[in-house]
Amino acid sequence: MPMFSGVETPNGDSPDGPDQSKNHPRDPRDLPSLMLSSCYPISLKFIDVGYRVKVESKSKGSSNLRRILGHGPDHQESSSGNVQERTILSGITGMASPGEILAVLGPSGSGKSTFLNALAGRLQGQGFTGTILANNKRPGKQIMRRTGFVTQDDILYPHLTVRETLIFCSLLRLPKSLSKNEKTMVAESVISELGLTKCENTIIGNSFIRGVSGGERKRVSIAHEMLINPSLLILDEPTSGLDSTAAHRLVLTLNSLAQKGKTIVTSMHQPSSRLYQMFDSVLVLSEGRCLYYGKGSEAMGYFESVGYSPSFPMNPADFFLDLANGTYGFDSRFCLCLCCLLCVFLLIWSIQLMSTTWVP
Ligand SMILES: Nc1ncnc2c1ncn2[C@@H]1O[C@H](COP(=O)(O)OP(=O)(O)OP(=O)(O)O)[C@@H](O)[C@H]1O
Repeated sequence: MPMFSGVETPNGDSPDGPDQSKNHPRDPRDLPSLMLSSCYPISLKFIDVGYRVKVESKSKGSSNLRRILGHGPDHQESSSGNVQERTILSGITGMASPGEILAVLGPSGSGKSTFLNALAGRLQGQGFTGTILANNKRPGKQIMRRTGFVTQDDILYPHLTVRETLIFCSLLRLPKSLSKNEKTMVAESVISELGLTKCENTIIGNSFIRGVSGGERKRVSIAHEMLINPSLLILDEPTSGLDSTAAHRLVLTLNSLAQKGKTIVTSMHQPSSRLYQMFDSVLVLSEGRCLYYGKGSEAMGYFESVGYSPSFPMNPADFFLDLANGTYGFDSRFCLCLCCLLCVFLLIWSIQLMSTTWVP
């Protein structure tokens, strides 16, 4: 079995050849730094990605209530409903490169999480269309093993400390070829890499038990995925619920991971302008369609070139949200309508006044 050195090729071989580890036993002290610094670069391409689901629309609104109350069998309800297809994603094309952060932006319900699931190969079934390529090939098991996915709702044991969580996880997730000591060292190294040393002995906690802060909790979730030294790290809204300083610190961490050659794809609901300028590429979604894909620094220029620009300097991410929500120019249009109405009202009122006061 090939050793898990963090420098494996996607075929599972060490670049030096599979037998090198036998000839040159590794120094365990080198292992964590080797695991975290070395990375097999993954270029991710997504071409014309689409996703459709079948939604059953029920003609009788009370059917659920009737089922709960036990009136009428289930098959009657399904026969009364008709199945409709709903497009969640459509025609999304772009790429994410090693050493870069691709930010997926868009309002709530625009399809960010669905898109990230598609990238991570988690969307199964007939509804998925399009092509996902990792280094110009369809992602195989090795690429999947090198992909870390940080979900929106992190699931962690509330009673374990940060250190216990990560050691427990590293014992479970790292290959058998590593000793218990080595796995612990990897966990310790990830703790320091993600700035969790200060809180390593604090319990995770939950809404009933006080534990680490929201930002630290997110870091633990990222650390959880960092244990396998992923080349591709996908994060679903990692900054949700964080204040702007904590969010900034977290994106700085992502930035430093990207600089080590990892490919980072992250969705974000409403990043501040400080965060926005740290994104290399941006994909703006609106109702499952791509409004913009390209360099973050060129997005405003693009929208200006097609006739959309904010009336005053504003955070690009806020502007894109306005565009995606269809509220762009709402204020000025609303004011114009109000002025017109006021003029018409004044005109009618003055005509009426003239007709009542005019005596021939
Ligand atoms: N399997 C499914 N069946 C029906 N509708 C779905 C399914 N998956 C996603 N949707 C719908 O697709 C839309 C996009 O969902 P998604 O979770 O990707 O949005 P999002 O941009 O991540 O939103 P948020 O920022 O609130 O997390 C939503 O309206 C959701 O209800």
